[in-house]
Amino acid sequence: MPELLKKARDFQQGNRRARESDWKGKMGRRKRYYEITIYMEAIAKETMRLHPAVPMLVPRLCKESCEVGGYNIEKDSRVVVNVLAIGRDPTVWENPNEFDPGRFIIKNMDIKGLHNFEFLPFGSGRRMCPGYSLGFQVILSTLANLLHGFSWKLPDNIKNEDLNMDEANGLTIPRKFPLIALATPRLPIHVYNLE
Ligand code: HEM
Repeated sequence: MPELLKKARDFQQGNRRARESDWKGKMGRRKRYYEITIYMEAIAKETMRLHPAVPMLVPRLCKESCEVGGYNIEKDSRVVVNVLAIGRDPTVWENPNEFDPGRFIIKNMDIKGLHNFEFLPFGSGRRMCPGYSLGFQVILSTLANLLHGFSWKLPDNIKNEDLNMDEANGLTIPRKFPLIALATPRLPIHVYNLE
């Protein structure tokens, strides 16, 4: 019997020893990779909960009269969904103004706007963001590269608690005050040579 097939059969039959010696090393590395990925995703989600890029989504026109949260909404009303307020709603989120990525590890919430209506960074329904998957992956890879390549700190005259995270108004919300952070390379210098 070819070696691989034997391993597969051992694996399937629950042969613990064969499984452990063959897979332990690989799974250890993979597990660590998954842990880091899951935490990075949690950081990205928590950032989008507190600071959604599109705070009011795209306006909708109500197709039929309905009642939402005790309010009557007439047919043909224009409706805006305030995801910024939903993301900070104290009846839904514990300590809503606190930046705590751990909440997305304790409770897995997806970004697809299908199940978790308390968290809609890419909207929901037929007009939700078609680029949500690409957008989310770009956030993750950008963040990963910035953390891998540099150590970050605030300038000495700004303390963590003084960092102003206020937003400006707009269809999309930029920071009200620019972020000033000091980046120190943490990899061998030739890695940064772009020529
Ligand atoms: C992190 C990145 C992104 C965020 C946070 C984001 C967020 C959003 C949000 C909240 C909406 C409104 C959805 C709604 O009203 O239900 C939207 C719409 C849209 N997004 Fe994105 N987006 C991102 C990246 C992208 C990318 C990469 C693309 C294209 C490749 C894209 C294309 C669009 C388009 C075409 C719409 C309008 C959809 C429609 O009205 O039918 N977005 N986006």
